[in-house]
Amino acid sequence: MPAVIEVRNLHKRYGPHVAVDDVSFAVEQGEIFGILGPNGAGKTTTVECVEGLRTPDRGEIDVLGLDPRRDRAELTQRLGVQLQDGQLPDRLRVGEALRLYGSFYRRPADPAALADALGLAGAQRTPYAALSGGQKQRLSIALALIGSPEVAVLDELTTGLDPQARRDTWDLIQDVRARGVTILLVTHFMAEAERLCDRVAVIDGGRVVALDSPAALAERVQGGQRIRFRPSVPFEDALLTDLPDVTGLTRQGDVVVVTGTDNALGAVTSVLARHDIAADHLRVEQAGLEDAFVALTGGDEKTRRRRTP
Ligand SMILES: Nc1ncnc2c1ncn2[C@@H]1O[C@H](COP(=O)(O)OP(=O)(O)OP(=O)(O)O)[C@@H](O)[C@H]1O
Repeated sequence: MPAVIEVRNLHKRYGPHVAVDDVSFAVEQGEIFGILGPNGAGKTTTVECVEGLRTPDRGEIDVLGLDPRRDRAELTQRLGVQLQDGQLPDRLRVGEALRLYGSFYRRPADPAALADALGLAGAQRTPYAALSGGQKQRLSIALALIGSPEVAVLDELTTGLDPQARRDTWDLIQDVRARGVTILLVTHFMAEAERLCDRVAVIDGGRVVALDSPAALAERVQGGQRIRFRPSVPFEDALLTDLPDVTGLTRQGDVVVVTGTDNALGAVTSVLARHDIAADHLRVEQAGLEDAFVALTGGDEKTRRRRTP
């Protein structure tokens, strides 16, 4: 499949500060491609170079066969970008905003149909300032799509939304992709990347530290399962660590935590049963992208905030 976005060896510094330090990735047609990383990782700088808003110091970027800086006018017609909060006048009504932005494009989408698809049909006459957080977010997505783009760049899509609005937005993005739009999604929510993205580039300190499907990233870092239980009688670690499906065992007080493949649970419970050991308070957790993210970047956002006062 042809690459719709190709970034090769991108470098960008602000004065002495290196924001992007050799980033490369390619996004295929029809993909939802995630850029995931902690605060300050270089995500926004990277996508702003893709959009042609910033000039790279080094490296090449190709979007739909165009050079984002040289062919910016043409790219603007074919690449949808989400507006950030505060970029619209308070008194502009939803319907007016859609028609105004539509007028900038050669092939605008039908504003009424788009408003309908985004659950804004009833808010067409509502001024921007009177919209709820979720409605503002949906309008910013609508404006990214009003030019019928082939590629949409969505940055911090669901920040500030409540869980229901977040899930609705995720469904919406899947519908957008189903209509053939390739999506580059910047996020620092692991759950969002896991739910939406076909592939994810994990960026940390201006570098791509991993690039894979969410499931493959999770699997690479951890076994598939984490099993916790309180054994009814003491036992040697080797009883379980000798099992091929077990990759690790730690003890937290009298609780045993075993990590392993997706088959670990069956193997562990049958060995325990054979040795007449009951596993009390047994809990099984699936290793997810969160584990992968923490392991790859050396900490999630909260840990980092604690580390850097
Ligand atoms: N215009 C600028 N001038 C100077 N430094 C900047 C500028 N823009 C970003 N930076 C710095 O470059 C680094 C990367 O920033 P960037 O916004 O690309 O990261 P990010 O991953 O998008 O972070 P966040 O999740 O917080 O938005 C950060 O250390 C940031 O402080």
